[in-house]
Amino acid sequence: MENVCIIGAGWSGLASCQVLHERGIAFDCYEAGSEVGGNWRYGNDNGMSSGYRSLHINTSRKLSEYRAYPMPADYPDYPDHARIARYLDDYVDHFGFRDAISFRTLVTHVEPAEGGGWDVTSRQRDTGEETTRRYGSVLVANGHHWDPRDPEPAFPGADTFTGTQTHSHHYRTPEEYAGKRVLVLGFGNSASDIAVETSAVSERTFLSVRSGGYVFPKYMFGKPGDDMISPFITRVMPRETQRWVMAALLRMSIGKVTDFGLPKPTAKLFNSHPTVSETLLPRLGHGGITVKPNIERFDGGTVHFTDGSSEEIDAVVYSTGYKVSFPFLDASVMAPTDNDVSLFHRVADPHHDGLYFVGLFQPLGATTVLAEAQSHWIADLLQGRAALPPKEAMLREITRYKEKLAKRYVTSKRHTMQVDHYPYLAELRGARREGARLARRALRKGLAPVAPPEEVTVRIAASPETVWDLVSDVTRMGDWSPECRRCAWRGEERGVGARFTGHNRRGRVRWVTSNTVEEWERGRAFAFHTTTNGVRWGYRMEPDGAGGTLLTERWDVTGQNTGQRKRTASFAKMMLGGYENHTEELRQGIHTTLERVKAAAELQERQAPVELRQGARAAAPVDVETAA
Ligand SMILES: NC(=O)C1=CN([C@@H]2O[C@H](COP(=O)(O)OP(=O)(O)OC[C@H]3O[C@@H](n4cnc5c(N)ncnc54)[C@H](OP(=O)(O)O)[C@@H]3O)[C@@H](O)[C@H]2O)C=CC1
Repeated sequence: MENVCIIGAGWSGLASCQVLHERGIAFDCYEAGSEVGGNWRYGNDNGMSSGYRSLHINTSRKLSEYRAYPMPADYPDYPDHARIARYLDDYVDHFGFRDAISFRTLVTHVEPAEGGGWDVTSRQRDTGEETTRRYGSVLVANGHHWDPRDPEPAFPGADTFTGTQTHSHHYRTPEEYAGKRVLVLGFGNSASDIAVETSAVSERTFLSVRSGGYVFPKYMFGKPGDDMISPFITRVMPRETQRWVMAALLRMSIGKVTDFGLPKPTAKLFNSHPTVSETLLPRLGHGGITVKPNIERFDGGTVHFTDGSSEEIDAVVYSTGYKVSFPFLDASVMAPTDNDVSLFHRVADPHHDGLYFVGLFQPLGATTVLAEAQSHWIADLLQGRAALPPKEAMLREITRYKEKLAKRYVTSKRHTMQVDHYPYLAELRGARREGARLARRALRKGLAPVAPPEEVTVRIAASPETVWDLVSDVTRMGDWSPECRRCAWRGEERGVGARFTGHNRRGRVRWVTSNTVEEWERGRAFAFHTTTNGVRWGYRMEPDGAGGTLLTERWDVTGQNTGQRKRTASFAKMMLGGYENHTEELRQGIHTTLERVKAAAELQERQAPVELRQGARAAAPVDVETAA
C-alpha cells in the first residue's frame, strides 16, 4: 500500500515526487491531465493551465532549474512553455517515477480519516470510476494560478457591457483581438504580456492600472537580471542597501516608469510582486499601449475610468490574478479567504497532522528550487528524521510571518504568500535543522521514531491466488503471526472498507486492535490499517516467473500521528519490553509469518488436484530477502 499521496503533477508536485522517490518513500501522485507540467503544458487537457501560446518563463534558466536536474545547456536563458514541458517530461523519465503518477485522475475529496491519516477520493476521468484510498500523509500541489479571480465586486454596469469580457486565464493568442479596441486590466505579469501581444494586432490597446509598480527587465548588462541576486548578496547586504543598489541600476538602465506614462509605484522596490518584461516599456514608448487608471464603470460599449476619461472598448481582458483554492478539501480543513493561508513555514498545516502544501507561495525567485527544498523537509518529516514543534509554536511562526508581510507589502490578495528566493531557502534549511533536533529530543524521551516502511519478501511455490486466499482470510492470521492470537471480521462485508478486530498477546499482556481493509485485490494485494495505532500492514503478490509467487509483507508506521506515536511508545515501554525491543520482535515476526504462510500455501498447492494447480514449481527451500 502506498502511504503518501501527492496531488498534482505540475512542477511543484513533480519536485515532491522526485524527492520522495529518491528517498525511498512510496507515494501515489494524482494528476487530472494526461501529461505532467500543469501550467507549463500549453492547452493542458486538465483544463486548468493558464499558459498562453507565447508564454516564456520570467525567471532565468539557471535560477529555475531543479537542483537535482539541470536544464539542457542548449536551452535559452528564458525558455518557453514547450521547452519547460519537455524538461519536465525528461525529469520524470530520468528519475523513473512516471509509473507512480495516475494520469487523468481528478482528486475530488480529501478528508481526515478516523484514527489518523487521510481518505483520498479520486475519479478516473475516462471511466468515471471513483476510488477512495487511505494515506498517512497528503502533499497538496494543485497550484494556485488556475482559478481565475474576476474583479470583486464587479464594476458597476459590467453587465451592460456590449463587448467581450475574458479573464487572462482563458487568453491564448492575440488573433481574436485583431482590429479591436482592447482594454487589459491589471499590472501583473499576465497583464503586461497580454497588453504587449494584443497591441501588435489591435486598433488600440489600453492598460488599466490600479496600483503602480516597478518593471524589471529580463536582462541587465547583457546577463539575466536575476543573476544580480545571489545567496551571498542576500546574506551580507541589508535589504535597504539591495533596494538602493537595484533602484539605481534600474534608473540607469531603463529610467523611471513614470517616464513611460505609468503611475508612480505605490510601494518601494521589492515590496510588491514584480512585473518582469523586456517589451512593455518599448511598446509604451512606441505608443502601442495607452495607460489608463482603474475602471470606474461600464456603460454599454463605453468604459469610464477613475480620472473621468472614457473610451469605446470592444474587448476587456481581466488580468486580475487568481484565487487560492482547494476544491477537494472541506472548509473545516482549509478554506483560504482572499488567498490567506496559514502554514508553518508555508508548508505544514498546524491543525492537521500529515497535511502539507508544496509550491504554495509567491516567490521573488523560482518555484522549482523552493518546492524541491520544501519536499526535502517534508521527506524528513515523513521518515521521522525531523519533527514539527508543538502547534502553538507553529502558530507563533505563522503570526510572525504575517506581521512581516503586512509591514513590507501593500495589502492585497496577491501579497499573502510572498517569499524571497535565497532567504526562504535558508529558512527551510533552518526548519530542517530544528526539525532534526526535535526528532532527536523525542527519541531521547522515548517517543516512537518513525522508521521507513519495512518490506520482507519470500518466494512461495504456490499461485498468487492461493497465497492471497490465505493471507486475506484474517480469521487465519493467528496461524501465522507470533503476536496475533486471532482475528474476527466485524460484519458481513469483505473487501476495501471491511473491518476486523485483532486479538494479540505477548506473554501475559493482551490487547485488542481495530483494523480496516485498504487493499483487496485477489492474487495481487491485501492491506489493512490498524486504526488503533496508525500502523499499516500490507501483502503484495507478484508472479515469480516460474509459476510461483513472490510474497512481500510490508510494515509501515510512517502514517502514525504524534499522538499515536506517543501511545505506541509508552505502551511498548510499559508492557512490551521497550519500543526498540518490540520493534525487533515485530521484524522477526514478519519473517515467521511469511515462513508459515509459505509452508501452508505450498502444502495446499501440493494437496490440490493436479488440474487445479496453476503451474507452481518447487521454489528455493527457504528464500527470504529483507528489502528495507
Ligand atoms: N512569464 C511568466 O512566468 C508569467 C508569470 N506569471 C505569474 O503568475 C502569477 C499571476 O500573475 P497575474 O495573472 O498577472 O496576477 P497578479 O495577481 O500578479 O496581478 C493581478 C493584477 O490585477 C490587479 N487587480 C486585481 N483586482 C483588480 C481590480 N478589481 N481592479 C483593478 N485591478 C485589479 C492587481 O492590482 P493590485 O496590485 O492593486 O492588487 C494586479 O495588478 C504571478 O505570480 C506572475 O508572476 C504571470 C504571467 C506570466
